[in-house]
Amino acid sequence: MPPLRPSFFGATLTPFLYPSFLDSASASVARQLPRRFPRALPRCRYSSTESVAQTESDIPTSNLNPTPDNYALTPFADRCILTVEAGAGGHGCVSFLREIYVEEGPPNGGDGGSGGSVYIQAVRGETSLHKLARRRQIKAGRGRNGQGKTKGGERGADVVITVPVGTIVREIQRHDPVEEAERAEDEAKWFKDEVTEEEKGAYRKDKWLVYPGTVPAELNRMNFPRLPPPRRSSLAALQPRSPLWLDLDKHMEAPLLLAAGATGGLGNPHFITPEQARPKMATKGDEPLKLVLQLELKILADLGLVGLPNAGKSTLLRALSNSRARVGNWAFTTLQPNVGTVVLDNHMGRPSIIKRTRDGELRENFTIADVPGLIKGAHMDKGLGLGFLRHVERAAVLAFVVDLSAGDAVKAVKLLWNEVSEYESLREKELNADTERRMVKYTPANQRRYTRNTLDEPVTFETPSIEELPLLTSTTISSKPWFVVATKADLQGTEQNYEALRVWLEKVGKGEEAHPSKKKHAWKKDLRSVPVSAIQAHGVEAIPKIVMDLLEE
Ligand SMILES: Nc1nc2c(ncn2[C@@H]2O[C@H](COP(=O)(O)OP(=O)(O)OP(=O)(O)O)[C@@H](O)[C@H]2O)c(=O)[nH]1
Ligand SMILES: [Mg+2]
Repeated sequence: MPPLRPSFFGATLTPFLYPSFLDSASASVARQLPRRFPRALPRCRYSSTESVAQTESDIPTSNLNPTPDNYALTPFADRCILTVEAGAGGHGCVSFLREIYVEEGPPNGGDGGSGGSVYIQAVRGETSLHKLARRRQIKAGRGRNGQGKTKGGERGADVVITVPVGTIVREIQRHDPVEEAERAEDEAKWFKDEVTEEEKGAYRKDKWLVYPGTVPAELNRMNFPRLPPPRRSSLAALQPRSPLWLDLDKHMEAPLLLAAGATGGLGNPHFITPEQARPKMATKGDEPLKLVLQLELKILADLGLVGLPNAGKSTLLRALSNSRARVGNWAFTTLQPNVGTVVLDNHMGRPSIIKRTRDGELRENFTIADVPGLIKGAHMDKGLGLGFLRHVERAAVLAFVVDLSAGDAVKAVKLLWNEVSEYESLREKELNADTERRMVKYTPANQRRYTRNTLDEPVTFETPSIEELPLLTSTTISSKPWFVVATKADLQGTEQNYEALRVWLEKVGKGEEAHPSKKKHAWKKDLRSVPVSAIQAHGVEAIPKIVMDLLEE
């Protein structure tokens, strides 16, 4: 094959000075050349020919062959611990009617407003928990205090936490002041040999508000009524039962209540008695419910790209979506997952693929997770090891991305499967050990133990420290549908490699060759491979269709 360079490009510097000349010339030559992969690359305009792109440096810089600094880092988190606190109640008000000719007006203090509630909603379009991981604490608004002229306080502002579809919410710790107050009352009844402070009607700084200007000496003389029993807001009935365990696997039209706001305090009119017509006390607002939750993404994306470092996963993601994942010609360019969205229906004409989800909704898009490269021994936590294998576990369909120019593709797929299945076995063992441990000693997170050995001792609650919960289980990796994307098919001498891969996959499908995972019930129904040149976006259009078919499995 003569070198692709028209005679007028004789001078050494010409291609650098006039790169567009070279490009247009090479394109016109390429058009006349025969195709290499006529069946495999159906819509490739240029396929693998000696004249086209022998090295990456020959391919002009573009969105798919970006310079190493052309990328956008998208923050990502798939687990986080979040402290959620409902709003505290506003205080009741101590006030009296003041009017001309009414010397000692009746009490007219308003009640405090109830606190805001915290809701949760799983929505489409969110892919990561990083915003929540960064916030760490979410608090609803406090109710406003009551005012004179029987004006009740305003309600606190509600908060809605939006999470991606596929989030699991688990409770680590709960502090429910109402429940604790109720328990303390029960406890007091149990040890019923003395009249409690409340029954005596003593002043408690944390519970009572008194008329401004009341001096401490007066407090002893004041007749405090019995404290009203602990109250829950009517919304609390809608709260999920404790211990919280929510699987938000569908898009939610309406938010779900997590923590209802605390009730507000009572104004002084509530404490009128025949003996005391002008009570000078009101109650303070209640303390709010506080939850420590662990949020975890069960499903990271519909498709997970699994491959050795430098295989071209990020380039493939860029070719399929609008992602600007970092691409570089060195290993471990990607250090955390990038999730991109492939739009199937942009609402401009007919969608490219018409598929419905299980609930009958039309699929408008699907997500792809490009995860860091796997190396031999990743299941022993080598390279970016286990932390990353976890992401593989959370994709519904797997695409094994192999570089056709980097040696035997079959060997590469086997190596990747070996790491993935070793990880799977490891996880199974871990889970069994975890289950056994739970069988021996199981205490739900919300059941704090009461301790009171003698009557003089105050009641204490043992609150466990905040620890991460064990990782979530998912369907075994080997039972997930998978296919192979053979990339860099534009490079020279890659077609035999691809052919060998295709033949091997066929044999695996027929059962003539062992499944690379070496697991019994591994998925091998419809094993497919796609040769692509991600850098030129050739052949990639076949991928969405395959993914859509496999997602139905
Ligand atoms: N010729 C050719 N080069 C490609 C193709 N796809 C990717 N490359 C090049 O391969 C190199 C690695 O690409 P990346 O997309 O960063 O590879 P990766 O698998 O994400 O690598 P890590 O993130 O390090 O695991 C880059 O220099 C790309 O330009 C392709 O289809 N053809
Ligand atoms: Mg990458």
